[in-house]
Amino acid sequence: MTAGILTRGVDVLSALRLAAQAAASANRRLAVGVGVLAVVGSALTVAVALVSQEIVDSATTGQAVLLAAGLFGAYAIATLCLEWLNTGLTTTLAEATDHWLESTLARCVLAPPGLDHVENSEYQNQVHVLLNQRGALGGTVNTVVGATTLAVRFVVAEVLLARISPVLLVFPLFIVPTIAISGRTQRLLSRSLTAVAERTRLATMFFQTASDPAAGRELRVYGLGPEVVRRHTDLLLEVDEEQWAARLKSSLLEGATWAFFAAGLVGAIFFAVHDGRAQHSPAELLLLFVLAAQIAGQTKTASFVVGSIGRQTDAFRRYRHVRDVADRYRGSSADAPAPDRLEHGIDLVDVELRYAGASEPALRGVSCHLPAGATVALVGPSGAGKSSLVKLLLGLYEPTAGSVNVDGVPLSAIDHGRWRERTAAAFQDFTRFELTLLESVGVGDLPRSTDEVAVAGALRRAEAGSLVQHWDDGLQTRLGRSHADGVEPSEGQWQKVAIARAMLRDAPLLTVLDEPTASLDAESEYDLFHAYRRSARDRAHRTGGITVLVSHRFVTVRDADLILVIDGGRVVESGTHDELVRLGGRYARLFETQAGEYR
Ligand SMILES: Nc1ncnc2c1ncn2[C@@H]1O[C@H](COP(=O)(O)OP(=O)(O)OP(=O)(O)O)[C@@H](O)[C@H]1O
Repeated sequence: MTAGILTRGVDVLSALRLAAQAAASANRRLAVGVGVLAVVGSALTVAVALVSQEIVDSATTGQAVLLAAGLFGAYAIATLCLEWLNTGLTTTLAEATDHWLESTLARCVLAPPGLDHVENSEYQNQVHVLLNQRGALGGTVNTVVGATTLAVRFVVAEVLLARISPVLLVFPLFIVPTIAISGRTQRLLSRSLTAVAERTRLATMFFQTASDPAAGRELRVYGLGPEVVRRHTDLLLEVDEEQWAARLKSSLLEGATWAFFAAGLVGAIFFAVHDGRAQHSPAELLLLFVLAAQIAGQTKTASFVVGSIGRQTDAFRRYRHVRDVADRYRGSSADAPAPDRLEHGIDLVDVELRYAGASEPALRGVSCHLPAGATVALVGPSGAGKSSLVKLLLGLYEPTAGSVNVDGVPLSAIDHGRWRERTAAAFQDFTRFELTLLESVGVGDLPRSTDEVAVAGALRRAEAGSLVQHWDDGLQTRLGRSHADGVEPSEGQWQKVAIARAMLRDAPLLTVLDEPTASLDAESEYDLFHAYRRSARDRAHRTGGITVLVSHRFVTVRDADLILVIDGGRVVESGTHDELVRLGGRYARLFETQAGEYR
């Protein structure tokens, strides 16, 4: 129990420290301004409290009524101005902090070189909840300022009450359960938020599907609109029901503590007023009721503040988790340079890859040699493990057993950034970067993203040079509907832009084309692969770079220097086309069947 309270205390403190760091990083001057205002606000509260009883006394005895009225007026104006300024500054700072945290979050998600964290649904749940809690993260600044001012006001009110009657010092005791329960109910709500995260994420996916133009076609063709809406609604109803139960429990708990507080407050006032040993002046009695009302209000605010701190601590805990995943990578000791040119090639030694939570490995016992300068084809049926092998070669995953060696050096020892600079890839589910044509290809080699000559060369190598003439604005054409004056490329045009991106680097050691042409017919895919092979030969000559072509069609990659047939997560055959045909095994049979289909 004590350990639990201590842990929560440490959590709250570290959340507050993170919030302060975030606010200072987002806008240091504004953060200082907000801090100064909080101090001034508190000082004003203390000042007015110190003179309040004297002012009330003067007013009730008829002395210095004008002075009293003047002081109250000045206090009211100063408080209003301060409140107005405070609201403006804290809101601006909260927004700046919120934006800073969002950028930091994006940096953290992108920091690890691998994909295992983003393909992990537990991690995705954390990020999803965190994104919905963005406001809470930024709002921590307001909470801290509010809590500080509140604490000062509360202490001042207590001191004044004690001067009227020491009995009133018991007030804080009645407040403790109210405050304590706020933290507890907050944890209850946070647990229910985590429990429903998977379902809210699914509901968001259904909503995005409903508004996605590509999905829109199938939704309409199959008349799936109502079904998508039904599933989306059902999920949200389930979420609401589960959260409603948590909210009801919280409200009942809070209601009980409020009843306790109200009874305590009334009891304490009753004893103070009927304390036979003391005679209270009308000013004291007036002050007593004013302060008691203030304390009731402050307690309400305090329980809200504690609830906010609970929400924010919860959000910061998730934020820390995401940051820790990024930091784990930053602590990586992989610092070997990537070779200037490949002399020997890439070796996979008894490699296994098992995805987190998967019962079976996607790859097992894979040992093969990809010679420097070669064009290597990976073929095999759907789900065979081709893309998984490519992810290992690109360093997007680390093998769960065995190793991938680049010219004899384990890939895991090579600095990730340096390996990235020497790799390029186009995937079947390529990204549509809605930029200019120049940039959309240029991001394939960021330092040359605006180099028109280099980009035009990459487009030519991707057999996509005609795209420049196709649109009036040439390389400056804006691609995609995000731009009011943008053009919408066809599927095939987007595909060629993605392939050109993979062709931009000058001296890649590894270029992967993982079925980016899958939507083409087999012969067109063959023609393209044939053309890419020619430009691959030129790069291979300069750097010993390897080009990996992935396809589930055996006929399109027959020219490759080496063909690896993958099935069930293993390399089941390997060799050149002629060797594999002579072998008369699986490749030979499937090649014959597929060639017959395309004849
Ligand atoms: N991120 C992942 N998490 C869990 N399992 C995965 C993941 N990615 C792939 N798999 C599983 O690993 C196996 C191999 O998948 P992979 O994508 O490598 O096959 P593939 O040969 O490229 O298939 P295709 O030709 O259909 O693209 C499949 O059983 C797949 O379900």
